Amino acid sequence: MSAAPDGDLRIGARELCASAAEAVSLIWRAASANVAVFLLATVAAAAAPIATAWSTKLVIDRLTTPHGAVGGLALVLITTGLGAAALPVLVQYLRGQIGRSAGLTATEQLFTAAERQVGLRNFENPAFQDRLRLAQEGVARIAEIVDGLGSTLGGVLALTGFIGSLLILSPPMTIVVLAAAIPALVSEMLLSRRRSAMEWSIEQFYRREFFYSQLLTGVAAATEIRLFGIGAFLRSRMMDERRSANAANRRMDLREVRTQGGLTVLSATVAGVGLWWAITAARRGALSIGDVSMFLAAVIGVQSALSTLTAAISGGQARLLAFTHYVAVVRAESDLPQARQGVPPRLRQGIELRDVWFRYSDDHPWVLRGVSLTIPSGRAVALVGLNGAGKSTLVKLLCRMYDPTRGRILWDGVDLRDIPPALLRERISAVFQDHMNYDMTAEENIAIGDLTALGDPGRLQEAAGRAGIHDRLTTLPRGYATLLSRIFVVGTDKDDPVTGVVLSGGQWQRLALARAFVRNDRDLMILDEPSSGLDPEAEHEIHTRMREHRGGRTSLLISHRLSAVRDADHIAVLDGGRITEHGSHDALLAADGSYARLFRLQAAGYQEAL
Ligand SMILES: Nc1ncnc2c1ncn2[C@@H]1O[C@H](COP(=O)(O)OP(=O)(O)OP(=O)(O)O)[C@@H](O)[C@H]1O
Repeated sequence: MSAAPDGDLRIGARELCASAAEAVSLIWRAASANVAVFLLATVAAAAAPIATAWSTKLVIDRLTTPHGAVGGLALVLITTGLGAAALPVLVQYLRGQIGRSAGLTATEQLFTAAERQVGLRNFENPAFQDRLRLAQEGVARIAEIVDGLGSTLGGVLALTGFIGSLLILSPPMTIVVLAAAIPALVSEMLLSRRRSAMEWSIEQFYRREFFYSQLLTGVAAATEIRLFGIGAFLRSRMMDERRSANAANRRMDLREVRTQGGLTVLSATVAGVGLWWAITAARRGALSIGDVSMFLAAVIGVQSALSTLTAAISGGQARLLAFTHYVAVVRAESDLPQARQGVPPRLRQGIELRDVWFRYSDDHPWVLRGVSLTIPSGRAVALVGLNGAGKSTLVKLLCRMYDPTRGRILWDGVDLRDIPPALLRERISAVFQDHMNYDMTAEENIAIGDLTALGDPGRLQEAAGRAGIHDRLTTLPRGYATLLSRIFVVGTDKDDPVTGVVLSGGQWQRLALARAFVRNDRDLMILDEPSSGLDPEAEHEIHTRMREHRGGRTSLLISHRLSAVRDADHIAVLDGGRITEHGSHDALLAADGSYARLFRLQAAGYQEAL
């Protein structure tokens, strides 16, 4: 089963069966005791109306017979009536309990499976994103699968009981009632398959709508949206997405209304004919009054059981179709091939890129075109180049977010493909150009770099001190425990109304640096534009500290500010996906190539400003 759909929206019978098996096993594992009681209660709830119908018939027959004793039967009638009323309430309660337990287990499995996608390729695939969202919906609807299973079981039992009763009274009528039900079942199942395919095809509309709604209601884009006055523009785009989804839903609803309307007329006709037959038979004396009551209960019972069963099977199929997305994600292979070896304990020789070619997919152009570069152990290498040259892409390859399309990256001679990504990443610390600002406390924001530091204020403070953010953090209302967010309330204590704090862009960048510094003893330190948001004084200070921190460590530094990289041991210039120049700062200036030109350009800018 492929995790990333290839545009074919049909789901085969095998996938559906696998989905059903997975659902049943998941529900059983999550709540086996409750499921057992649920099944018993469902059987009893299905039997109660049949017992009630038979007791009613017998009571009526005795009442119409002189001296017929009805005391015991009346008691049975009351008991079955009570059961018929009370059992569905118990079934409903158990269904809720089972649904919640199964939902919890399924959610955990789904997010564990999402984490198994150790690279970025699937996450950047729109079809996989559609799958993920539908899988979450499938998980949210797992209680309905429990419901569907209960309804199917109850429907089968009720149907068997009532058909048995009907057969005793009129075999031809039984055949007519059943024949009317078959087209209903088939057309409902076809409709549910069609709806499922439609839901998958419109998922893209919902995801885009969600994207616009997040922009319009989130804080991240609020300033730009207001300044540029694009609220109405975004809202209209969001509404267009919803309209497209609504139009597809409307077409599907109309199709369902037409089919279901026809089926309702058919079942009403069958019930009418049955009633006419029973009344005329009673007139002729062929049926007793109790028989007529039983016949009516049986026809209504069969029809209601059939419609419950039809709805349960077609609805169950629809839910299982939704659940196939969950199964596909849970069973999806990792987007990176399994590694065969472990990572060497410490980097001794260095990291070597050997003729590395990379493109994001076959439809994308080459980003790296035969890059060969060595980052020797204990040395600082800098990578410079214009926007879009491929620097951040190279960083992602070093962290094995993707594998090279061609060529190899060697860690002390071992191909990165042979190293499990989690072990490799254990050996790397990094500040990314697009680092995250987490709506968590200051200490959590730093400790994310190494969770073992979470209960160790000394380590957190040392990292913050190196990144030049310690003093600011101590002035926050709750120090390091202050929430760095305005979107959540801090605590529930009304007497202590401490709100979260928002940091400036440069302060967030220092926090990202602290996150990298707390990951202290790693083999490779990657700094991708670590100081772009800092003021000149702070940048100078940070670079001095980073130089100290880098001392003797293997590091890769990327920066557009060439003054920041000049003291690197080795500088490589990336241009159009190729290394076009490399050497020390002095050697590159002497070579008078593009590095020298860019360096002079930046230096001239500062000179002019003086
Ligand atoms: N996830 C992606 N999917 C497809 N193309 C991508 C992706 N990320 C980057 N690219 C493309 O790869 C090329 C290199 O991007 P990259 O981010 O590596 O450049 P960079 O040198 O870091 O640029 P900058 O200096 O602007 O940060 C760009 O043309 C970009 O459009």
